[in-house]
Amino acid sequence: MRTDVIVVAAGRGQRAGEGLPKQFRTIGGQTVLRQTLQRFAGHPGIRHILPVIHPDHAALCAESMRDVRGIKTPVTGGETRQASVRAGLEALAGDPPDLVLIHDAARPFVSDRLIAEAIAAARDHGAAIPALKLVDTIKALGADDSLSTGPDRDRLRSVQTPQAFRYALILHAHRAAPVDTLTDDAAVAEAAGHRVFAFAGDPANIKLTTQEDFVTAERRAAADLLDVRTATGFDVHAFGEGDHVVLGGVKIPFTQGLAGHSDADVVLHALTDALLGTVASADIGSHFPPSDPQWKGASSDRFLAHAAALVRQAGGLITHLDATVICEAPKIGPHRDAMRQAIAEIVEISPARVSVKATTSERLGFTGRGEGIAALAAATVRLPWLD
Ligand SMILES: Nc1ccn([C@@H]2O[C@H](COP(=O)(O)OP(=O)(O)OP(=O)(O)O)[C@@H](O)[C@H]2O)c(=O)n1
Ligand SMILES: C[C@](O)(CO)[C@H](O)COP(=O)(O)O
Repeated sequence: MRTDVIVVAAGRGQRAGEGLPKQFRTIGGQTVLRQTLQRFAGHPGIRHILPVIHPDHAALCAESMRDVRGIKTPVTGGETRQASVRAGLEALAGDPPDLVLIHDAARPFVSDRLIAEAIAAARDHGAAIPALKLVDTIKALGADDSLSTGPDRDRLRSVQTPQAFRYALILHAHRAAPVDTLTDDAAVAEAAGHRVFAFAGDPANIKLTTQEDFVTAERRAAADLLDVRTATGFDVHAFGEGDHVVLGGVKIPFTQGLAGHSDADVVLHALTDALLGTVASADIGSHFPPSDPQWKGASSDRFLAHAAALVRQAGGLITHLDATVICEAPKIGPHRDAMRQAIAEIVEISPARVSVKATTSERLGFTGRGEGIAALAAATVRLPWLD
């Protein structure tokens, strides 16, 4: 069944305190919204992901959506969560899904298990939400601030998102809602006369609401991105005709050029292979075959940017890139910082995370004889542990 997810991200996050709305704050080096979107993008049961945002945050949202699979153009939300969900539902009407999940951007720890159960429960029941048993004794607060014994906790549940529905059911329920201040979509479905069923929630699927939640989330995000991978790359190009070489994205005047199908930037090629290695995605030749005329003379920025995008699509963070250039000439030192800057811009990380080194081979071998330039590279990334 076609299943789309609406991620509501149009709130102001006032309870979380100063600064950016909470969905655009970072935890573990990535925005909360991006982490939430990635959770759904990585799930095979999801067709499209529709973010609902405040128009002031279009640029922030674009940044968080970059390279996320299956994303639709965001729509503008409303004054309340309910109004934002309604805007999302209406936006899906042109190409309606069979099922829709509705999820808070502020819940970045939603698991594959929860997404799968939400889809199955919506298919089976039409309206279903994740619910947790309460672990504490519940008391009711009186007008004079005294406490009295509250309702039987065995009959109570705290509920989460993703809340899951047949699309037509929840769209009509939202259209018929008597008020627009209901705090979840189960309440909207209930108001329209539907029975809403529960499936097991997940205590780890917290909604980031207060500053304390961010402290917990930071610890959790660090633990989630624990698949640290390093991979290497190597490339060689022979000298040929020309008056410059391109190394690390920088044009360096020289007495010869480098021969190759593209611009023969050995440094970017070695870095591309290193990044592809971290996500086990073959090598530069498989992605950009030298036999393909479209890559003739191509700037190698494109190859490296593509590899970086594949890492991001896998939910990864590029934490370090290291390249060593092996040649007798030209001198690399004077261009080192420009190369670091160029590489950082292509991969979209800080130059502080990019290292460029150079060595000669003591006049030994093909580099020593001045026949060409070689480059070695290593890339380190942090990925979610998915096995
Ligand atoms: N008008 C609104 C209000 C809330 N939300 C979204 O609904 C989710 C759950 O709401 P909540 O945690 O209450 O977020 P905020 O309204 O942003 O927080 P606060 O009440 O602290 O301002 C969040 O992902 C939030 O961005 C929304 O899309 N549109
Ligand atoms: C939808 C929800 O996340 C379920 O727990 C919640 O109701 C929305 O957050 P709010 O803080 O109650 O607005």
